[in-house]
Amino acid sequence: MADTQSQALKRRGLMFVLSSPSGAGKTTISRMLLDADDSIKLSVSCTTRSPRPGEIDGVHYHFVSDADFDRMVEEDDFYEWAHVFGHRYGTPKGHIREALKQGQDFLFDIDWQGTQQLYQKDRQDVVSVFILPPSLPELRRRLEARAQDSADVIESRMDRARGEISHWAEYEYVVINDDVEACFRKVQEILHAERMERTRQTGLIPFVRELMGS
Ligand SMILES: Nc1ncnc2c1ncn2[C@@H]1O[C@H](COP(=O)(O)OP(=O)(O)OP(=O)(O)O)[C@@H](O)[C@H]1O
Ligand SMILES: Nc1nc2c(ncn2[C@@H]2O[C@H](COP(=O)(O)O)[C@@H](O)[C@H]2O)c(=O)[nH]1
Repeated sequence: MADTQSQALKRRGLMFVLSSPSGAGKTTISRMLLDADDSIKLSVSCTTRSPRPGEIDGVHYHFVSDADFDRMVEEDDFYEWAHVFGHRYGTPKGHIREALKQGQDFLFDIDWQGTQQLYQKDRQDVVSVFILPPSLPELRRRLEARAQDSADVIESRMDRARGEISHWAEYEYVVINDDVEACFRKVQEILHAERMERTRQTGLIPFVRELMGS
């Protein structure tokens, strides 16, 4: 049977934000979500840091120079941006606002500073999820097992982990990433439920009017 709700009713897109201390698993969960769901697109950030092995320019990040980042800031090209771990990261504006109106959902893998800026600009469109590691020793183990950062970088990310975690209560949802499959399913359930939130379903008023025969 046709699903009237998904086929006939328009809805506004949402800005689905995943944050966590570095190494807790938000990139892993983001990739699982993007693979499982064609209706959500990754907001590809700009960063001044160098690519890690396997990272592709334009897919995982837009890798830009400091001068390019400066120019984009001057030209007000960012939705939000922040200094993170000694580099700058920012969400290019692109066509996000227009696409949200058309019902496109976006996934943001950004830190707490970026989340605060999205709250200030478009609070009603943001759904925020904070991912916690099961423990700090496990967080370190994951950063080391990822084997993509130098020992110094891992140390500095561990030093900042408590500071990052201290922002957990600024998020609407909090999920502990112990088992990756279980964590992914929880995050997916949050996304599915938030898509049905009443105020996002812009087609409901005409639908209910017609349903009631007025
Ligand atoms: N539940 C889990 N159990 C064990 N390992 C995991 C789990 N979730 C993710 N990992 C692994 O931990 C490492 C860090 O994960 P990931 O790169 O997704 O973290 P991140 O939060 O995106 O970090 P960053 O902010 O630095 O990008 C990866 O090697 C990933 O495969
Ligand atoms: N405020 C923003 N934070 C961002 C953005 N893109 C990524 N990030 C965050 O930076 C750290 C480090 O990322 P890494 O890829 O170097 O490990 C992590 O917390 C990301 O979520 C952004 O556009 N804005």
